[in-house]
Amino acid sequence: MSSGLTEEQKRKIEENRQKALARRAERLAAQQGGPDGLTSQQSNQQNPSYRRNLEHQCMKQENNHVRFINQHQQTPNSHVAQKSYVHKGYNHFNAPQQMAGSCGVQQENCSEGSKQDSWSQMCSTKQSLPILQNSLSPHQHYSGSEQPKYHATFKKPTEPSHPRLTAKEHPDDVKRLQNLNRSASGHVGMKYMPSPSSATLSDSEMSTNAGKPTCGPFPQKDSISQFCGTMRPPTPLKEGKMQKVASSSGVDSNLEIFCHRKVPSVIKGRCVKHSEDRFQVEVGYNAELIAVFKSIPSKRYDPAMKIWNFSLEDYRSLMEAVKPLSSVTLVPFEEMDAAGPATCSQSVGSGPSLKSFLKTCSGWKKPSATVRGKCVLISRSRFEVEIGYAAEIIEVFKQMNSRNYDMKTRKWSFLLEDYARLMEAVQRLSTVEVEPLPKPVIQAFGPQFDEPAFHVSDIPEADLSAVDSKIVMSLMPFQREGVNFAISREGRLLLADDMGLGKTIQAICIAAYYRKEWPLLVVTPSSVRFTWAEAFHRWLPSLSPEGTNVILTGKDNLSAKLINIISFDLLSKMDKQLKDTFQVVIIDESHFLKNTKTARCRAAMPLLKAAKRVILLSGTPAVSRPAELYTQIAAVRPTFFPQFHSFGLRYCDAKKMPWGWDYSRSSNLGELKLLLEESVMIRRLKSDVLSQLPAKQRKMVVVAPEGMNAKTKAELAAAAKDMVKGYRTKQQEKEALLLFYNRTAEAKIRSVIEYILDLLESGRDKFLVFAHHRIVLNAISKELENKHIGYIRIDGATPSAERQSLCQKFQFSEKHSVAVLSLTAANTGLTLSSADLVVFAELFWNPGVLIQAEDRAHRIGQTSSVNVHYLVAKGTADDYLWPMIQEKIKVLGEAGLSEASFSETAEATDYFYKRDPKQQTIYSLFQRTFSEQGDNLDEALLVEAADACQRSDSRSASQDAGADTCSASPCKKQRLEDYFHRQ
Ligand SMILES: Nc1ncnc2c1ncn2[C@@H]1O[C@H](COP(=O)(O)OP(=O)(O)OP(=O)(O)O)[C@@H](O)[C@H]1O
Repeated sequence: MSSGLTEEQKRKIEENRQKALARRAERLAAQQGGPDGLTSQQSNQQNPSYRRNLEHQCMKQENNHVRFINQHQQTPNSHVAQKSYVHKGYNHFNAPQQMAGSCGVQQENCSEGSKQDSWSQMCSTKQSLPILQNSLSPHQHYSGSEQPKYHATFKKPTEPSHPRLTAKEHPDDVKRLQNLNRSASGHVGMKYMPSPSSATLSDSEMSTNAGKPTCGPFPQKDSISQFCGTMRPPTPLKEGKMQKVASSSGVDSNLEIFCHRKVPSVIKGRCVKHSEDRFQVEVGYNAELIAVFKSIPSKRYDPAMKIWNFSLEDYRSLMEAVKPLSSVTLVPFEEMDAAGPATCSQSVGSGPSLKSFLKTCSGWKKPSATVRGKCVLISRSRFEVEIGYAAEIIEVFKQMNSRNYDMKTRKWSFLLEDYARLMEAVQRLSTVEVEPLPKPVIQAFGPQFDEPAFHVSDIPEADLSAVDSKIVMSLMPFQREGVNFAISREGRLLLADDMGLGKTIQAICIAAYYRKEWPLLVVTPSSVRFTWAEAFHRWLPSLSPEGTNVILTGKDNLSAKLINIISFDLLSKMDKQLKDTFQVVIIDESHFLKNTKTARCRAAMPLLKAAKRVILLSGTPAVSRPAELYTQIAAVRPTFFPQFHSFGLRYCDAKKMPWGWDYSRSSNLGELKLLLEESVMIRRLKSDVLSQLPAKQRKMVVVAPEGMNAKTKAELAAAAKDMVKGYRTKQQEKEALLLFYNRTAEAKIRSVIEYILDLLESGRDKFLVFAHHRIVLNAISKELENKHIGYIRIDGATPSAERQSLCQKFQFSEKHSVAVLSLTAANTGLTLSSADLVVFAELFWNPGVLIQAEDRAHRIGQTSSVNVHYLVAKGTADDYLWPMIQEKIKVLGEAGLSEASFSETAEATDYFYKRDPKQQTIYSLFQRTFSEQGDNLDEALLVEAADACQRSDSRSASQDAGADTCSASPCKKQRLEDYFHRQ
C-alpha cells in the first residue's frame, strides 16, 4: 500500500529518524559510559542489521500475540479469563495461567540474548506484559519514532550472544524445545516434568539447545532470565557433564533436564492436607517413592483415590527420606502456604513489605527468651501485644507513633502500619519473644499494613446488568450487599446469614453473575433438592425449563444440564472425575462439611478447591466451637490454613493431651471474627435487618418424591384415577378425597422426617411441626425419641390441663427443641413464641387453620421475623391443596382479611400445572368439596377425615395394626371437643 509520501518526504523522515537515534545513543552513552562510549545495545541500535532483526522480532511477537488470544478463545471459558486479563490487568485468579500462556508464546521468539533478557524480564514482571501486549499495535512496532521506546525495555545482555543461535537460524530447534515444554507442562507455573517420549534429544539437538538462548517456558524464579541472559559456548556433550555446567552456572534445575541425552523422568508432587491429623501426597507413580512410603509407620493407601496418606507426625521423616531421591520433587506444606495465591481481591499484598511481614511469621521462636507474648488483631486497623512486663519491650512500644496503652486491660495496641517496625525491633531483643500475627491475617489485611489511609469498608456495587432483572429487582438491600460482597471476593465466600434471610436468592444471584462459567453444581441436603430446582426457575426466568438436573441416583449424569443439584450423600458416591468439572459450586448448609472425617467432606473438599467460585451457605456455620469452621474456611480460602493444626493452635486453644491434641476449646475469637469478615464470610442476623423483613416469611419446600415407596405411589395413583372417573354422590366424592389426603400423609412421612432431621443437624434448636394425621405425628415423635431430642407433643389426646405446662416447658427449657403439634387440635390458644420457625408437615384445605397455626409462634413475645416452611410433595393431594390454599389466601388478602399473601412470599404459585384435564377434574373436585360448602364444612370434614382414616386404617390393619392415623382423637366425641376447643 502506498504511503502517499513523496520520495523527498520519505528521505527527510529517515534522516530525522537517524538523527534522533544518534542523539539518543549519545545520551545513553553519557549516562552509562563504556569502553567506547556506547553500550553494546546502543551499538546494535545503530547497526542497521540489528534494527532489521529487531523489527523482524517485533513483527513475530505481534503475530504471536494474536495467536495467544486465539488459543485462549478456543478453550472453554477462555473468554472469561481473557476478559479479565485484558481489562483488569493482573488479577490474582486469572493471571498465573494467563501469564503462563503469554510467556510461553513470547518466549518462542527470543533469539538474541538481549531480547531474551527483556522478554524474561517481562514474563516475570506480572503487570508489564499485559500492558505491553495491549499497547503495541503493529503500526507502533514498525514506527521509527516508537522504536527507541521499544528498545528502552531491553536490558543489556550480560554476555555476548552466540552468533549461531537465533530462532531465525534454528527455527526447528526452537520448535522442538517448545513442543517438549508444552508436552511437559501446560503452564509456566509448573516445573518441567518431561514425559518419557519427549525427553530424548540427539547430540546435535543438545548441542544447539544447550548453548541456545532459548526463552523456554521455565517458570521458576529467575530461571528464564538466568538461562536466557547467560550465553555459553556449546559444551562438549558427555552425559552428565552438561548438567554440571548448568548447575554450576546457577541455572534452574529444570534446564538440567534438557542437558541430558537420556533425560531421567522426574516427577513432581505435593503434600496436602488429608484430615485433621493426616496429610496425603499427590504424586504420580515412582517405584523409589513407593518404597519410601512403605517405610513410613503411619502409611495408609486409599485404593479408590490411589493416594497414600500419613500421620502429620511422620511428615518430617517422610520429607527427609524423599530428599535424596533425584527423580522426585515434593512441594511441602510450607511452600504451598506461602506460594498459594492470595485469592481475596483485597489481599493484594504482593509488595515487598507484605512479603517481609510474612517472613516475620516464621522463625520467631527464641530459646533464650524469658518473656513471651503474642500479637493479636483487635480491629481492622489495630493490633495488640499481649505480653508480660519487660523494660526493653516497653521501650520498643514507646517508639511507635500509634501506640496506645489501655489502662484497664494493661495492654498496648498499635496501628497495623507500625507492625513491621515493631516486629523488627522485637526480633533484636534476645530475651523477648512475640508471636507474630498469623499469615492469613497479614494477607487479608495487607493494604492496611502498607497504607494507613486505606479503608476497605466500602464494598463496590457489583454490575449485575447481565443477571436476570427479576432477581436483581427482588433483592432486599442487605441481600444486594451480600451479592456485592461475594463478587468483591471473586465469588468465594461463606454466606452465613441467619436462617430465613434469603440465602437462596443471594446464592442464585451470585452464581448467575458467573453464568459464563457454568455448569453449576449445587450440593444440598437431599430434602431440599427440588426446592432448589424450583428456586432457580422462579428467580431466573431466562433459564430454560429443562435447565436443571436433579441428580437422583449415582448413575445419573452429573453434569447433564447447566444447573446440577445433588445431595451430600450422593456426592460422596461420585467419581473423582467431578473434581474439575465444575467451576461454580454452591454448598447449601455447608456446616454439613464440618467434620473432615466424613465421606461427604472428603468428597466435597477437592471439588471446592478445584472450583473457581465457591458459595457456601449456612445459617449456623459453627454450632459449638471454632474447630467446626475449619473446613469451611479451607474451602473458601485453601491457602489460609493448609494445616488444621496451625488453625487449631491459634483459634482452638489446642492443647497436647496424653491421648493427642485437644482442639475443642477456643482462643483469639475476636481476631478470627475479623479475619472471617474481611475475607471469608458475611453474616447478618435477623435483628440486624429486621426492618427489611416481613413479619412472616413463608416458604414452600418441595420434598423428595422418591421418599414414597412403590406401593404408596400405586395407591395414590389409584385414588387419583378414581376421582377422575367421577362419583354419583357428594358423600362418595368426599370419601375419595379424604382417602387421597390420607394416602398423601403416609407418602410424605419419610421425606418429612428427613427434613426435620436436616433442620436439627443445621442447628435449628426451636421449631414447631404441625401435622394432621396421627400416623405422621407418631412417626415424628418416634424419630425424635430415637435420636434423644427433647420435644413436646400436643394433639387431640392431650388433656387441656396439660397443655399449658407443655407450652411452658417448650418456651423456657433449652432441652425441648421441637413442638410436635396437631394441626386441628393445637392451632389456637397456645403461645410458643420461643420458636421462630414453623414447619407444616402436611397441608390443610382451610388457610384459616394454617394461619392460626403459624400464629403460635408469630404472636406477642416474638421479637423476630417468623419463618414458615410448607412441605409439599409432588404427585399427592398437595398438588391440589397448595394452589387452592394460595388462591384462598389471596382472596382474603385482597379483602384486607389476611396480612400476607402466599403468592408474594412463597415460591411457585404456578408450580403445579392445572392444564392437564385429569388434574383439572381433580382440582375442581377439591375446590367444590372444600370451598363451596363454606366454613361449616370444617367440622364435618375433620370428623369425616378421621373416619376415613380409620376406615382406611382398618383396611390396612395388617400393615399397622390398630393404628389411628388421624391426630384428632379416635373417639368422635373427643374430635368434636377438639373442634370446639379451636372455636
Ligand atoms: N428478596 C426476596 N423476595 C421475595 N422472597 C424472598 C426474598 N428473600 C427471601 N425470600 C423468601 O424468603 C423465604 C426464605 O428464604 P431462604 O429459604 O432463601 O432463606 P434461607 O436464608 O436459605 O433460610 P434457611 O437458612 O432456613 O434455609 C423463601 O420463601 C424465599 O423465597
